Amino acid sequence: MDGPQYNIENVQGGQKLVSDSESGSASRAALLRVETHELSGRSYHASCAIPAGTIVMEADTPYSYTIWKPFRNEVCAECWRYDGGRRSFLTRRDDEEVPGEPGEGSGKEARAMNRQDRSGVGAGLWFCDANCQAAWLQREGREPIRLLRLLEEARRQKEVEKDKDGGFRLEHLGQAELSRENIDRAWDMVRQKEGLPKEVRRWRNLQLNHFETDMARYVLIALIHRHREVLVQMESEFRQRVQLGQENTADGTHVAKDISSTAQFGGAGWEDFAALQSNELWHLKTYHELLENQIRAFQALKGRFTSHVRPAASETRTSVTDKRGGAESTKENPESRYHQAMQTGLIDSDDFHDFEKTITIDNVRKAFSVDPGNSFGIWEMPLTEESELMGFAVYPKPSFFNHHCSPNVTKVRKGRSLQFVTTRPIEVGEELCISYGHVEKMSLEERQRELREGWFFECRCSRCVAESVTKGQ
Ligand SMILES: C[S@@+](CC[C@H](N)C(=O)[O-])C[C@H]1O[C@@H](n2cnc3c(N)ncnc32)[C@H](O)[C@@H]1O
Repeated sequence: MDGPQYNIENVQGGQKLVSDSESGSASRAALLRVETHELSGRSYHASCAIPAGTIVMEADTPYSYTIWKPFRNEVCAECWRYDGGRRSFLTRRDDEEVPGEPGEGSGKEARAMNRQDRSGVGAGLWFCDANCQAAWLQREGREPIRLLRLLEEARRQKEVEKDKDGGFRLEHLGQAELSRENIDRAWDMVRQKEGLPKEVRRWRNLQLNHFETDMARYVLIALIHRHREVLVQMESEFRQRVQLGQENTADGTHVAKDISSTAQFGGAGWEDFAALQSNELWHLKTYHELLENQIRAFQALKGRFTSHVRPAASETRTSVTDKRGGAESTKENPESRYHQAMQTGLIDSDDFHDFEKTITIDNVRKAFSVDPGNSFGIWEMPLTEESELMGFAVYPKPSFFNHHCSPNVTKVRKGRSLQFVTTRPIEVGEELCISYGHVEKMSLEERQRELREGWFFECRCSRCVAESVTKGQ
């Protein structure tokens, strides 16, 4: 018999296929292969017959995600538990009560913490308990907490009219029609300013509305993950040079301390994330103001995390007149935000060497463009008609499941992991599809409209095609 042999193990609520020679996700990956079709792009097909109730894919964590602000202090940042808006089960915040790095970090860390407590700006992470907090820190490291805090400072406290803050405005394009050329033109305008330190300095003070900040958090997490890959690569190249005697180990301090040897999230790296289908044009044509939101989010990220853009001398230094000689000199102004950030280690940290280089227009635009067609809603569980939508997450591997109006695979969220389970026996070669929305009970017209407006595509699943033929459309 051709192909791998599989045993079927019973798992809770279904069955799991395990090959003789492999186990876990490796064997699951062997169940599916990607095929590309002219009208619906890439999608998963069965490599062998698969029984009903089989977990065909599992992604333990997203590549990036955001929890909307109203839910931020009601949802555990690790297991995404939500208790109808009650907060009493959330006992830990950010990295509070976690000791600093042995020997070096604790004093600095404690000072940073104190300052944060005083300013009241946290990273926006709440955890059920020390276990959830430890799991988050184990996977993400500590640096993201500092970066999220710094980004949170950009969150506008109250809605104000947009003034001359240097942020992009849709009016800068001069016309309402959004075409590919105009979107490129808008980003080109920003690209030109990006090269001017004075402009980027202005972006440091840009205030974002809640939606922009939440979207910037999604982009920031993706970029942090991207940057970790760069650091892991640097680390590996450095080790190779040490082995070849071309480098002294003492010089290796430029590589982040808290990164693990892998930068995969849910089995995916930046390449998988960036290879997802872009829906930028359709999305922005539908919601014009999103272009303004996206560019402002980029500007705030660039401004806040560009360490080489020193603030103007007047911002950090205060003039002091020497009483004896009358000569004027300057000294560091301890009240400046920049000075304080340096003191607390919030920016220019060697731990996350050159992070600003990852904040490029291309990377940020890519992250925004894959969101609309590929993200999974983070719904309150158990899922009912009343469930709250608490945020969204992008899991690159499961993103190759196409939609079907009578799906053969269902999605189950367990904490931050997603499982994909067959709902009926699947034949060799058959396409495996999920349902993107709750459209199964709708008419052909309603389903088509829902998918066009909410998901930006014309559904061509076999059910829609068959019903269209019957109706003579
Ligand atoms: C999450 S992605 C799925 C993977 C995608 N096919 C790809 O190549 O990256 C969603 C996109 O796949 C396509 N797609 C998914 N289901 C479809 C369907 N039933 N009919 C037509 N296109 C579909 C649409 O372009 C949609 O925007």
